Amino acid sequence: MYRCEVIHPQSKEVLDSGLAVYFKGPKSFTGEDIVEFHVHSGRAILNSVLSALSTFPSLRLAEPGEFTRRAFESGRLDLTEVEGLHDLINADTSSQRQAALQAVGGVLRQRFESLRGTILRALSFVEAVIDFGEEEVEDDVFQEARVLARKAHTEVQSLLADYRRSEIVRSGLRLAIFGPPNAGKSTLLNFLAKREAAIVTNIPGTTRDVLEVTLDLGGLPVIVSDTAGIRSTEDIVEKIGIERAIEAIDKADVKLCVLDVAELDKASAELNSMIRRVKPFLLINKLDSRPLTPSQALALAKEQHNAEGVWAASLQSGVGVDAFMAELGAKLHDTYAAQLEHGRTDTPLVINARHREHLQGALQFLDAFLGQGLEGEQNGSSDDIVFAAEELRYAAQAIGAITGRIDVEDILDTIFREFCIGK
Ligand SMILES: Nc1nc2c(ncn2[C@@H]2O[C@H](COP(=O)(O)OP(=O)(O)OP(=O)(O)O)[C@@H](O)[C@H]2O)c(=O)[nH]1
Ligand SMILES: [Mg+2]
Repeated sequence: MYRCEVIHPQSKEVLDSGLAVYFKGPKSFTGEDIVEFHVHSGRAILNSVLSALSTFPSLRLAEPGEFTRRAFESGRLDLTEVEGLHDLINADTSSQRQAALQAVGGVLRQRFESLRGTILRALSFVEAVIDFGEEEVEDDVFQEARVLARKAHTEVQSLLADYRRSEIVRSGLRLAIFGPPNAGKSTLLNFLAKREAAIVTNIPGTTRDVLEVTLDLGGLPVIVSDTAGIRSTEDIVEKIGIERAIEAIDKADVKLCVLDVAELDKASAELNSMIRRVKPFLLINKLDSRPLTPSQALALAKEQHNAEGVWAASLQSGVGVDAFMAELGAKLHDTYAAQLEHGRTDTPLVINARHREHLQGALQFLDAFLGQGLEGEQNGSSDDIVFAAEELRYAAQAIGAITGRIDVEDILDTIFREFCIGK
């Protein structure tokens, strides 16, 4: 890094005093030789330095994502690392940042490359038979190939199972707020969102549609849905709203039922059966409206519904709200951790929709290979062997497309276009 003055090449005017960094290829970000200028950020300085640079005929501004594309093309990054970098730049929460850092560090790349290696080894066994004839190779060569293909098959399945975990890291947990009309569900959503996201009135049945807001709750990305109050109704619009509410509740990772302390014993049959079915956390609201202490309200609620987490508060006066928020945060963290574990102890991988598509493709080809029944190979014709090899080749190609080692021209543009200029 050099301390230097930036001088206009023609007028020799001093434009700024700054720093220049020389990154020698191939160990630079793009793999090429790179010089980086660190100048002061005033608009006049930037304009004059850029216009000075543009007097060199070979220099131009970079396209969006061009640096990253060059890094990919020189083999410095593979596609999973490129995507990780994009996720890192756009990470909103600390969990997203951690997961993206993993991808940038090449964790996904290693997993996919070793998977592809397994398939290619299986393929090489099958090709040995094609090249040398059955007589020339050991008897158990096909058996070997099948063992490897089955191992790859298991690995693909476990990566696909990671997709839901990844979705949680990428987009967040789903929290559904539901309950009877007028209990304060939308008031709660607005409180969590710290803005008037939902309409609140004292008319029961105000919320009709599902309203989703993505929030950062205690460092976790959480998609909170406010739903229509559940009751029996003849109103067509409200009915549809209630159906949508039920869908949102079923989809949610965390379900929270808001009840009005004054109406604890008046819940509709529909709502009661919903509470029994989904076993939600309960928030007893409007504590200010009844002369009950929080512990009396809790006792009453537990008498009515046997729920695991119950809080009593007044969203209006603020009584009990801090405790509710702290404990809800802890429950969210628990659920998040449980979802991520998913019976596993390794760190979650960020599998995105593009990876999933190729993994599903690979799974089909591996299925086709394993379904060919070449075990007692003697019966199989040499055509069968050639077809079997093809299935493995396609499977390897599908995995290769994830890291971008082959056949990916058409998807490159989409990925790099999402980058901002200068990265
Ligand atoms: N007294 C009192 N009123 C509250 C409290 N929280 C909310 N409310 C009022 O209760 C009424 C209903 O609140 P909403 O948030 O619209 O209720 P909702 O559950 O979304 O109702 P629907 O959308 O109709 O299902 C509004 O007039 C709120 O101001 C509270 O803690 N105490
Ligand atoms: Mg509402």
